[in-house]
Amino acid sequence: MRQRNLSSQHKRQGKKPPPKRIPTSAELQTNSEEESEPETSVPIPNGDVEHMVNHETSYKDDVDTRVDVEHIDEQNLDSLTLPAVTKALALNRDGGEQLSGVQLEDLIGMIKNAERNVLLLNQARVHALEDLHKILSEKESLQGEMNVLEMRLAEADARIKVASQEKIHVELLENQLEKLQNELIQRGDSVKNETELYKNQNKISKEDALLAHDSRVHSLSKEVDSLRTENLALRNDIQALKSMLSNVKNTDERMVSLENERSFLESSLKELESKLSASQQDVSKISTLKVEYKDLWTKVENLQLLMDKATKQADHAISVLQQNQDLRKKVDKLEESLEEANAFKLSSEKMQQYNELMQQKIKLLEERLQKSDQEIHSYVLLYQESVKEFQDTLDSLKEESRKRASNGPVDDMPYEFWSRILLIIDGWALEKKISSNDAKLLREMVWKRDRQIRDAYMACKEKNEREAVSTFLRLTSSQASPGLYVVHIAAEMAPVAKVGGLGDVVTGLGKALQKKGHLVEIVLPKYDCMQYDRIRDLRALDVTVESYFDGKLFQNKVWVGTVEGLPVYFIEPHHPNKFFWRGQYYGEHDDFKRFSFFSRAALELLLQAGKKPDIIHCHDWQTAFVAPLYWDLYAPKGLNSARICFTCHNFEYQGSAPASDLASCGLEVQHLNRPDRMQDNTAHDRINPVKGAIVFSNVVTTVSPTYAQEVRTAEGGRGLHSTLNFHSKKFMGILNGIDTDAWNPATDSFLKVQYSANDLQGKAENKASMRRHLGLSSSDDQQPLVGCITRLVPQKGVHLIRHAIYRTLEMGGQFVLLGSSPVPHIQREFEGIANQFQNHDHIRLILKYDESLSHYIYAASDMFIIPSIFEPCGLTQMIAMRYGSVPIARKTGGLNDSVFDVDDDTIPHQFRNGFTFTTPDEQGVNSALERAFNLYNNDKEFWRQLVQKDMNIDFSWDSSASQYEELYAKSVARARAAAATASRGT
Ligand SMILES: Nc1ncnc2c1ncn2[C@@H]1O[C@H](COP(=O)(O)OP(=O)(O)O)[C@@H](O)[C@H]1O
Repeated sequence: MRQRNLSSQHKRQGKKPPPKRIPTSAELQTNSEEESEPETSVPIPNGDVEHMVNHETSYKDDVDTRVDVEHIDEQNLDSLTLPAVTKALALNRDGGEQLSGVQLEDLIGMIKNAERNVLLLNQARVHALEDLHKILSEKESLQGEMNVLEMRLAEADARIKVASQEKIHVELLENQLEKLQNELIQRGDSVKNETELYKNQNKISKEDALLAHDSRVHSLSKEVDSLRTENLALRNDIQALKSMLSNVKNTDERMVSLENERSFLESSLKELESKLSASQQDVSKISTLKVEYKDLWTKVENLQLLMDKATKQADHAISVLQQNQDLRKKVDKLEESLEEANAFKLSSEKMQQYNELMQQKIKLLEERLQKSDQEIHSYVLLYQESVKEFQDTLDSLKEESRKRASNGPVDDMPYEFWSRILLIIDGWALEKKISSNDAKLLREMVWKRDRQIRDAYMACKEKNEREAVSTFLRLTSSQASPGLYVVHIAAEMAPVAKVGGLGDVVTGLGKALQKKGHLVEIVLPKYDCMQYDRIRDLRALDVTVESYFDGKLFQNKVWVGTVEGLPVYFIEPHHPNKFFWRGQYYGEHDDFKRFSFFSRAALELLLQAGKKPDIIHCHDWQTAFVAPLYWDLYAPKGLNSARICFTCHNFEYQGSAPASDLASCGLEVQHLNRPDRMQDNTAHDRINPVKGAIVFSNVVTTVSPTYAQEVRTAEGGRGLHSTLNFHSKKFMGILNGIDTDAWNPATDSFLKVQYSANDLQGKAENKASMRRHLGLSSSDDQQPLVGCITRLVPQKGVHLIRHAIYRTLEMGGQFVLLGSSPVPHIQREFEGIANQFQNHDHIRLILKYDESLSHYIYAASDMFIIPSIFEPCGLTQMIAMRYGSVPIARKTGGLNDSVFDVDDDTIPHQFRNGFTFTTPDEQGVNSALERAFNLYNNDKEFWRQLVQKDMNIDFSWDSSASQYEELYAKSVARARAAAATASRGT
């Protein structure tokens, strides 16, 4: 609305702009229409008297439309500012008691203006009447003149008619005259002839002739006389005709002059007619003027009434003014104290809120404390036990070393004893049962007559050769190993075989442990759909590993290669079902078989390769079988150096199956389908691999501390909360890191331009380039771009993602979604949305897995949305921050451990890095999204700092890997202590 715009302009520009122009009647009409609309009340800024009135909008219009009297002319009569004055009066009526000094001045000024306007209106009215009279009398005289002229015109017409008749008559007479003259001439000739004839006849007879002549003369003279009279008459006639002719000529001349006069009269008639029509228009104008005048008059009357009222109110206002001034002072004082009180109230409210928050936090912390107290207590007990064990071991070692120190090398054994051991070692070396290096180390021990090798030999007397070899080899590995030997057995590894976060963890954690000096190896299935171009030096070994399945042995081809610098073993089963030749990683009807087969084959590989890992780390349900297989089958076979660590990346997926299916991989169903082992907690005829791994592993972790708490509740544990609580001593949450080499905007080759926190120009260029690439509008480079990269499964809050797309559009942003769904109806639904926005300027949905595009989107987006219903850890929020895309996330699981709201007062400033919401519904999404947009649009500097802060957060695996390292080391130490105790006991 114009009025509102004006009002906002007014707020921006400050007080009273000078009157600029007189509005047109149309505008005045508009104003008065707008006046009838409800007006918005605006906050009252401190100490600004003008703004005391709750009708700032009206007031602005009053100021704008105040009349500049000097510029009024008669043509502008219709532009008088009646609405403005009316508004002012209305203002006075409503806000009279609040009138301030300045307003009163304005009001009096306006009233004066109005009075002058009324005066001018009256003058205008008199002028208009006078004009009207003049025009009417002028019209009458013109009408008279016209009548005279018309009469004269008729007269002239009559005369012209007579003259033309006369002219015809004259012409006739002229003809007659001519005839007569001719006749006269003829007659003269005949008289001559007759005289001649007579003379001739005279010669014949004089007497007859004289007689005849006399009578003849007589008759001729008569005839001549008659002719003379006739001639005279004719002459008279001719004279009369001549005079008539001259009369006619005169008449002709008069006619010409009359015609001139007539044409002159006609032109003046035309002129008069045009004048008449003009004056008729004038008359109609006058009549409209009259109507307008009437209008104006009624308005003026109204005005008069209003003015009367206004005068009264002004009187009242003046008296109120006095009171107001007193009140003002009081109000000022009150305001001051109110401000103080408000400040106090605000701080006490904040304090109260803060206190409540703190109390909630304290309660939460107390609960956590209680839980962690319990945990600590149990750990303390465990530690006390281990310390005791250590102490015992230490004591015995001390005792032994004391003995050794006192006794030196073992010399209570004959040389034959040592030689026999030497020969055994050499035999194994020649038979390639041990490496030459190991043989060398063992020989050295024999030369030194080492007590350990003596004990080992003594311990192996009753064992077979294979067991003896591994016992001896354990001596060498414990001597030479500088760190831990960790083998990950997993179904995914980024970037070669990645479906989600699991792949990232295996590679990221592996690389971080490698950097810390540990030996790390990975065992993966050899999928047909892997990214083979990301494997270096891939080759098949010239051996096959046999593994058991469904009562038979199957050959497995073993491939090796390096991925991201890590050594990887790929197992290719030669099984008729072509387990990993399916074109996809998961989602096959026989997944249980595929992965239980793989778990066993992986352990077989470790056993047959003679590996002695300290830790075997398995992940998720696909390789959860490793834990029971290890303890039930492989430790007894000699692969007994390791401790088992199991990480569950998502308790949603537990891989449960009918109990009988477990038998395929050689595990004993009877033995394991028990409530304290692998039996599913909700369906007792099913076994649950994840539960099995929790029970059979030495260390169990999940991917964030908050998620570790959540899954111990009935709501979050997906049926495993009781198992987890029972095994809580070995269970903990460690937040994942990200692979900061792979996810590094400064070196990322997928990006158009590399960039860093100190040089954000590159980020803007990536945004522009990606918009072009996806066909999005680039018209406004400041338009916020929201990114989302995810598997489209219910866990990720798909309905909230959909809502976020539409909400972003409503708020004027752009949205890019990269994702795909294994759930057909979700995939279909998003395909529908993708089609709806196929050529849209601001929305693009790419429904596939695309590693390179994912890098591009992280770099191009300004914000990144993760509205998960639950989220064990989540990597996308961390990757997004690394690329300067501010996360908008639901407070759950790992999101709660890594995203901290910019507005959360309970979090120290330096940790606040994004926008969060608690309730997983549309309002929750809206609130966070709107706050993000608000900040992005209105505080560019704060946003830039936030982006830089996010990019500088250390999300590397370093600290997470240290926590795993500590867990591994403790577990290994406990195992060694236990082994030492056991060996002492035997
Ligand atoms: N369609 C996709 N294209 C490329 N990468 C994807 C796609 N969907 C998910 N990702 C990647 O998968 C990982 C998701 O990890 P995470 O947030 O832990 O979720 P989850 O493991 O539950 O899928 C991230 O590295 C993300 O970039």
